[in-house]
Amino acid sequence: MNWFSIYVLNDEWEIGQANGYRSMGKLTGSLEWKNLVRHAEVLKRKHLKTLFNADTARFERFSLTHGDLLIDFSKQRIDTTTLALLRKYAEFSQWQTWRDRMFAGEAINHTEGRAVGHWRLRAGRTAPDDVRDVLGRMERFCNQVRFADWVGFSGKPIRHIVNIGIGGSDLGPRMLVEALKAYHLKGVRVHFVSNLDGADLATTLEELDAESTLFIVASKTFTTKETMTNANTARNWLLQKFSGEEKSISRHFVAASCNVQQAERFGISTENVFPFSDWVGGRFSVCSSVGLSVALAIGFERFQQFLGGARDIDQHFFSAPIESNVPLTLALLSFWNGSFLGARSEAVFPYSHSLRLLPAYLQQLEMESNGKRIDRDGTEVDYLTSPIIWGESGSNGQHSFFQLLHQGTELVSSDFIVMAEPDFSPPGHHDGVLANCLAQSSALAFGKSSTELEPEEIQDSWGDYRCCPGNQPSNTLVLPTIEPFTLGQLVAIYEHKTFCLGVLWNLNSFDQWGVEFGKLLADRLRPVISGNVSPEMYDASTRGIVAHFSKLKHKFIKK
Ligand SMILES: O=P(O)(O)OC[C@H]1O[C@](O)(CO)[C@@H](O)[C@@H]1O
Repeated sequence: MNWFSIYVLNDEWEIGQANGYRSMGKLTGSLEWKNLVRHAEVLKRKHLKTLFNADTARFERFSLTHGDLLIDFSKQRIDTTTLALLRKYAEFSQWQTWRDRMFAGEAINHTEGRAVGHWRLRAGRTAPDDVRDVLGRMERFCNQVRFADWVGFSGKPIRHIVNIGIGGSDLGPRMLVEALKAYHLKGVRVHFVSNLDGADLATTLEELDAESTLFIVASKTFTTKETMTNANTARNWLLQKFSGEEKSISRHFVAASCNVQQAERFGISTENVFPFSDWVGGRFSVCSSVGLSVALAIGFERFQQFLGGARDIDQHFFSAPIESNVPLTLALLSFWNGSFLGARSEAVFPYSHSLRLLPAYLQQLEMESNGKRIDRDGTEVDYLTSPIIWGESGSNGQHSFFQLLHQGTELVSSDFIVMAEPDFSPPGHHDGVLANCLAQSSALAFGKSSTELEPEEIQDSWGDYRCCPGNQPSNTLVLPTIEPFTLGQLVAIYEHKTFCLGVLWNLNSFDQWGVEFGKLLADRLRPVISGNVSPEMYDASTRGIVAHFSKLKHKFIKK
């Protein structure tokens, strides 16, 4: 049997799945889980409208504050018993022990034998020496670029920064650079290139002048195909502009990576590599040197404020009791919606244009972490794990997919994220943003029954079409405004929420073997696509598509 049949066409494996060989696991068989199942049957029959009518203190009971942050979860389909049962389950899952093990530096990423230390990156004075050393180097570097002490090979100041990376080496810094536009330093523009499709790099390079461009190759491993292909093409582009002068590389390329040797092999000198340790997971790496593009965009001082916000939440997460612990509470609500109420997806709606890339960032953070089926004990789970995370900025989403939320058949829990004060303030916009955000979460929660139709709405016979069932749960997170500190808080809240969810589902949130499998297949298929290896060992679909590619290629060449 070759590798292909093992991975793709193993019939026995398929039959095993179909027959449902999974036994009732230690989680679903527990009293704590069963109590939640029973309780969910009661809550499924209750409408949010009823829950609100029955309890005038619902907002006070089901909201948390942390500093200026407000987390309102009163529009979740819960009551006090739900929270009590969820907290009992959290204790059963030993969330505190796992949290303490993470903070003690234990190798809780057991399949890779690694500790989980992204929180150390923002530990301030108590951070490890190597972390503080790299931060010090980043600070010097940012100031050199900013004040033109660092110049390009021909002596021109740096005006364009291009972050080349993908996944965690792209989504976090890209989201933050976009979100913090109000804080960008004058005179420098930051670009992001991630896609293997050459259109991404080519269209970015079109805008740039090599003499004033600095590339950051951001890659934990420094082996990721997309990143290395883009970095090599950018390197060739630069060399062409400098007539093949290799010395130009060290003035125009720096790296953020764990793999210093590989970066050196690429031509980046050691002093231009900003390293981090392998206990930082890719999707948890925005507080490492992977955030260099952010620091260059907003200045190092503000980058420190961002780290300070994340540190503030680390301290809260580490010390707050179960009742007031924000990341744990968000995780418990997500766990409740997915595992007990049957919500298969969770939407994120930042009512902020600047934060529009947050859903994409959270998609990787949550789905790559908890999109798993084998638990920490090596057993296949008998419950649903990570929901599908998706979203879009409000109010844009209202005019595309919100219809499905209001009147469709899917149960979806949403996170509305909104700022009390705007980051940009042309008059007459922000009150509308706040009103829309609140209107949507209310409409989703309470809906509109036939008795609530306006008189003019019952004139015709379309009343049923106008009714909205409501009962769609949501959280609303209110931030004072978009600034580095609050974004640091937001990032850390979701990081720890993700970690807690992994604990509740008994998963290791820090590996990603599924993604590795996809990479392996792509590598093996490459020579087939180039025509150097026959596709004969592949399935009929792959063979058929490869044949069609080559037919079209020839047609295109003929033209
Ligand atoms: O930073 P690297 O090593 O280039 O990896 C990029 C991304 O690839 C993954 O390994 C898989 O998508 C992510 O976890 C990671 O963020």
